[in-house]
Amino acid sequence: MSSGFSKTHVEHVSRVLRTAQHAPTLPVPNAILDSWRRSVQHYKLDPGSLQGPRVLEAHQIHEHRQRVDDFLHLAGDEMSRLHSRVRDADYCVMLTDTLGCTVDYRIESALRGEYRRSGMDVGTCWSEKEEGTTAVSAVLIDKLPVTVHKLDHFRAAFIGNTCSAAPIFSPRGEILAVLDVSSVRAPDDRRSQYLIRQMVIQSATDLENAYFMYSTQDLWVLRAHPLPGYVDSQPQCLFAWDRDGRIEALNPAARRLLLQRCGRIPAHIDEAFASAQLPAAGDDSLHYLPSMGLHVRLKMPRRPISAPVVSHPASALDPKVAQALELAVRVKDRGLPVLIHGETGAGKEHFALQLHAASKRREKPFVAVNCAAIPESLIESELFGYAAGAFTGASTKGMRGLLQQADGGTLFLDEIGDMPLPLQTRLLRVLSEGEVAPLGGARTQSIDIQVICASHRDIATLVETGSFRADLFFRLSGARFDIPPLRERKDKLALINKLLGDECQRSGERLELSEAALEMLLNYSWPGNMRQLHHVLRYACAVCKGQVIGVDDLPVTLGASAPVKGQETVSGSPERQALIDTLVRNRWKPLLAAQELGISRATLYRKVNLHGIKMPGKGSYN
Ligand SMILES: Nc1ncnc2c1ncn2[C@@H]1O[C@H](COP(=O)(O)OP(=O)(O)OP(=O)(O)O)[C@@H](O)[C@H]1O
Repeated sequence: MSSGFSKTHVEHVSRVLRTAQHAPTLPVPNAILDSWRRSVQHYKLDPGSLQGPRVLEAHQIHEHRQRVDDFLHLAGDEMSRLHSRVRDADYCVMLTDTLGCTVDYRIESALRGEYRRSGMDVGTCWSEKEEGTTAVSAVLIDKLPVTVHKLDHFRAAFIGNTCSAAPIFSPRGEILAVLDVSSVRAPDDRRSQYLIRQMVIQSATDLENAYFMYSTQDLWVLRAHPLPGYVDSQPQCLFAWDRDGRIEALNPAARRLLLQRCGRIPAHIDEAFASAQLPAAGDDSLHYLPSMGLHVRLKMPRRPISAPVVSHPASALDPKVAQALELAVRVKDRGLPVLIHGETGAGKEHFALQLHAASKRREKPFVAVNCAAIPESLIESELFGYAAGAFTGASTKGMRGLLQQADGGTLFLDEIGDMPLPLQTRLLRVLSEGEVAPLGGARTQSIDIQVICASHRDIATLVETGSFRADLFFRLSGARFDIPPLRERKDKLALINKLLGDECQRSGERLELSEAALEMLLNYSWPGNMRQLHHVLRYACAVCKGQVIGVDDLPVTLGASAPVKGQETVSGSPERQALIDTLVRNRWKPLLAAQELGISRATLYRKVNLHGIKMPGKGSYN
């Protein structure tokens, strides 16, 4: 942004503030005008300033992330889903805490540099006190969704940005986080943001509800919606109470409804539903409450089930996997590193966990690090930790890195192929010398770790192309094990039963599969592997109204594309055929197809390339 723009913006802000009282129409919404006034009068900020936002140092980002750890864990998937919908229009997704600090974000890597210069990065801080009017600061103050479009920003540094943001409330009604979608390339017309804003609001609500269900597992929960079809998948109101009937949690819509009906938030659930007949304990069928115009379903508190619905005998394991596991334990117990290879979602981390649990180090820590999921700027401090007082403002205690946390036990490095080259050098040193030096620390500490690495990519190929160090590759690959894709596993039935049992235990329900539904699951080709199976079963449990999951409770597309058992497809590869089927069904839209398969868009591209699938109008897909 040049100083010419800055001067024009100062004049614009001054003119609007000066004439606002008498102007028939305002060029900015009222809430923005109020924020501009506070920026000038309370915080004495300069609208002409071209300085970017304050950015936290790595250890501070880590501390901010730790405070919302539970929530971050849950938010990751939804952020990726939202990003997959807006990335083609050059938007990034940011999540901030209640201080306005960006604790997580998603961005196309090609845009990273340009967006970072405009302040969109992990660690950036967006309080009104420091940055004036921004979407995040406006949400934190007004507690409402907002779009802050270009010239709405108070400081000239941000007038190229367009940001839509929405609050996420905790089950107790306080703001928990802010979800934001931003771009520096948005069209000038404000109306271009209507849809984006709706998408942010929907994602924020979905996250709010997911966190609600996660944190109320030990309570009674009533899900409600005016339309019966939405009660389970997108409830409008959520009410939760303890065994004495004390209301413990409400989502914003439930809070508004009770305030409207009772004039206050009642302490007891009977008071809240005075004239309405709540379902009886244990009755989880759908009910209609005419006095409230709501369809509802009651969910019981989670309770331990004495035995899983179907047990999973060890003998049911696929012989190839069982053999690999047995061998891997022997290799690991000899102190050799293990490298696991397998398609996305095939169960590499699961295998690593089983390996650790069967090894001599089973009593020691198992620390898993996904090198692809941690932002590049954080990965170094996450792995190596930092020394006390290492940076200005660093915590006086310092922070133990994941390498130190794994001392004596096993360190699982997932997606090792994504580790940046400089960090590969540091890791190699740690593994060769058995010592780790925290960032900013003068002294090294000796550590004793066994490493298990995993990748869906062939690391040997990465070595050939120069993106992975050959010496690190040799040090990490004591022995390589391949996890077969789900479609090739012989223990599909046992796995389906095991995952269904786990899902039932989690929700306190008892469900079983009809013969036809089971047949369909067994015959499907599972391009998204175990993770996709997981998603499909979770979906089926959510939509199933009785106790038996039928074909109609499975995602529609599963039946449409399931190849017949044992039948080789035209191309010879069931995965290739399943990919084509899914793409055709989704009109060759990669985003939609990836969502249906429960895999990322990048993974879909990789698979499409791998199988040499040609996209209509695009020739070979790159
Ligand atoms: N043998 C198994 N039994 C039960 N659940 C499993 C098994 N294998 C994998 N899963 C489940 O499937 C999902 C995906 O597994 P996991 O994360 O281990 O796959 P991955 O290959 O490491 O995935 P990615 O390629 O994304 O890193 C997880 O929810 C995991 O718990």
